[in-house]
This record gives sequence, C-alpha cells and structure tokens, in this order.
Amino acid sequence: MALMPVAEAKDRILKDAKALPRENVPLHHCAGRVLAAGIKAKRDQPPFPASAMDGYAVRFADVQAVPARLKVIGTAPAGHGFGGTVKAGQAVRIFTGAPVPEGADTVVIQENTEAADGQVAVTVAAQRAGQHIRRKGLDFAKGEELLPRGTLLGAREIGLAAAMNWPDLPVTKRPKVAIFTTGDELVSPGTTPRPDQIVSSNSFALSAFVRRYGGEAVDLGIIPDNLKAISRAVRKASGAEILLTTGGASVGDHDLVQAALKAEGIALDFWKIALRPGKPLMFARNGTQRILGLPGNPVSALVCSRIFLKPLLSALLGLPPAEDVVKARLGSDLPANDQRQDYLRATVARGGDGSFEATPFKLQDSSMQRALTQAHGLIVRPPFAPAVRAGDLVDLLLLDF
Ligand SMILES: Nc1nc2c(c(=O)[nH]1)N[C@H]1C(S)=C(S)[C@@H](COP(=O)(O)OP(=O)(O)OC[C@H]3O[C@@H](n4cnc5c(N)ncnc54)[C@H](O)[C@@H]3O)O[C@H]1N2
Ligand code: MOO
Repeated sequence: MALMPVAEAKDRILKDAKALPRENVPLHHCAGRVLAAGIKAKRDQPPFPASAMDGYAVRFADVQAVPARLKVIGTAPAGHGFGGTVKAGQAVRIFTGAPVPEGADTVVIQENTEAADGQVAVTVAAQRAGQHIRRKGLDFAKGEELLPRGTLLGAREIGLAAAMNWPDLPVTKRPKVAIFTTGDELVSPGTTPRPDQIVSSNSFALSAFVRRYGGEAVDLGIIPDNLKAISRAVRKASGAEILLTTGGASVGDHDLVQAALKAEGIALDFWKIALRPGKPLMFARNGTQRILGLPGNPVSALVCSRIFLKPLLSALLGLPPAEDVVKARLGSDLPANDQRQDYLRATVARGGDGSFEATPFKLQDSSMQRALTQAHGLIVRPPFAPAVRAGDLVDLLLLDF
C-alpha cells in the first residue's frame, strides 16, 4: 500500500467535521469552551454617565476660573445615585463608579479641591467639559455583538460576557474521546511490571492532550493483545465522537486493532502515512465516529495527535482552523529527507529580534519521551526536502501541550 501524504490524510480525517450541538454552561465553567452562537450585550456599559474619579460633580462653567467656591448639595457613592440636580454654584461629592447627577457635566478630582463647612473650593481649573466622566455606553451598547460564534472563552471573554449580563453561555459540547491502549507488555503506572513488561503511558498523555484541546477524555484502560478483548473495547467506545487506540497499528503478528475493527464490520479509510514518526497510523469511520489507530510508540502517538487530532477537536468545537506553522532558522545542518514528511523534535531559542532558531535533537527515536518533553517545537521537513544548512529557514510547529 502506498504511503498517503500527510495533507491528504488530514483532509480525510477532517472531512465533514463540523461543530457539535450546543449546551448552556454557567460562566464559572466556561473557561476553555467555545461559543456556539454570537453573544449580544443585554445592556449598555456603563449604563449611565459615570464618574471615573473620586471628587466633585460640577458644572464646567463654574470651574473655568479658580479658585471657585461651590456649595456641596449631596453625596453620590457608587451604587447610590444622587437624585437631585446640580445648579450653578453647586457641587455633589462623588465617588468612582457613581452616576453623575443631572446638571453636572464635569468631575474635578478631590486632589484639586479644598472642602470646608459644606463648601468646596476648586483650586485647579477643569480642562474641558466632560472631564473624568465615562459616557453612557462608552465600553459597549445594548444589542452589540461583542463575542462572535467560535470564540474560545478565556478570562477576558468570560469577564466581558458577565458584564454583558449573561449568567451562562451557549457553548459547543465537548467532543467525547474514548481511549484505549493495547499490548500484553503494558501495566498501569504504580504497579510492578514483570521483567518483560513496561509501564503504559500513552492513555495518560492522550487524555491530557484531549482535555488540553477541549475534548472530554474517557480512558477505557489497557486491553490485552486479544482480538475479542479489542473488539469488546471498540464496542464500548461506540458513544464517543472519536475513538483513539494506541499500539497494534503496525504489521506484527500481535498488531490486532485492524483485525478487531474488521470483525466489528468497520472498514479502514486509510492506513500508513508518509510521516515520521507515525507511519502506521490508521483511520476508520464507524457511522459518525472517527477512529484514529495511533502507533504505540509514545512520541508517534503524540505527534500524530498534534497533527491530526488537534485540528479535528477544533473543528468539532467550531473553532476556526489555525495556521500555526512559523518560520525558524536552523541551529544545525540537516541531510536531505526521504519520502516521509519528518517532524523533528527541536529546542527553540528566540533571537533578540524575536525570530526563532530551532535546533533538532541528534536522536529522534520515537520511543524517547524525555526528548519530547525537552523539545519546544517540531521542525517540519517535507518529503524529499533537500539538505539544509545551519541558518537556513525551515517550518516549525511550536508545542504547547
Ligand atoms: N516490520 C515493521 N515493523 C514496524 C514498522 C513497519 O513499518 N514495519 N513500523 C514501526 C513504526 S514506524 C512504529 S511507530 C511502530 C508502531 O507499532 P504499533 O502501533 O503496532 O505499536 P506496538 O508495536 O504495539 O508498540 C510500539 C512500541 O510502543 C510501545 N507502547 C505501546 N503502547 C504503549 C503505551 N500505552 N505506553 C507506552 N508505550 C507503549 C510498545 O511497547 C512498543 O515499544 O511499529 C514499528 N514496527
Ligand atoms: O514512524 Mo514510527 O511512528 O517511527 O515511530
């Protein structure tokens, strides 16, 4: 079977991927969620002309020549508007955030005043009418759409939505991602492996990856290299939008994931990509469920997730597609590439001008997790890319998981 180009594999995985249905979620639980509909302001902000300073609400005409002696007729703390009207020769003691009373058009800060016996002397002339007053609707007006559909909600957006008077928000449901890992050699962390066993790490890494990019991970555990057991796990995963398997993707006698899918009547869409690491990746659809059979090597599983799973999760969440490849200068020479698109783990330094310099690790074995955690990015080398020298520009994918 010919190796499929990475771009084509990505297209086939993402084909028809669109935002899942919505649900309403209280603001406290909206961080990291994606808006399923545009959000309009339910009120003006500020809802009234508001003082931006602690001081006195006055008429500009009264404070152009100083000192100006004014009668203090009342007080307006935030949350307690002064009901009366400020007339010529009068002032209202006002505090930041309070409504500016009728008749006043300017606020003088208290540092520019001297108060005594129910009077205030303004000692510094006001610069302009309207000084230190936030006009009604300065930030936003009722009916304005401030947060469009597809917005990823962070602290700023959630604060804004609260100010717009939304107690909960319509967000896209989290894609449910079932994960199981196969292999007789695997045991859970914290247990004692036999001498011929290793500790399973993939499902933990993948669960964290899924959550990092907005999905809900369901770990179905370690499944032995046994056709019936793998088939059972495939059935158990049927309610999930995505099924991730790791291991058993290659050509060995114990690589049974493909056979289990076949036994369940699930046809492969493709298998094997012109990719390193990650060549044996398999992809299938079971109704609306997408099945990614990731290679068992831990680095391959995570690199494939970065290339294919992250954009798939984004599409199911309704996020706009992200073009996240940047240019970087190479820190060391690289030989010509073969037919597989290479993703080389690299450390990345920032030059004084902000440009990236990426230096690939000498050893790129796909079992080595330590180097993956030390890497800041992946240098992307297209198939048959010619040899490049230190200082040449290459494509770089920055890692943020
Ligand atoms: N004759 C060939 N052999 C292999 C080929 C090939 O094309 N021809 N491809 C190689 C490549 S590339 C990769 S990648 C691996 C992928 O193989 P599998 O997906 O079948 O994975 P396994 O054989 O089950 O495991 C590979 C490796 O990863 C370790 N592993 C598996 N699961 C976990 C886990 N949950 N946590 C940590 N480590 C895990 C496993 O012990 C193996 O060392 O195949 C090559 N072979
Ligand atoms: O391509 Mo494999 O994914 O070398 O480890």
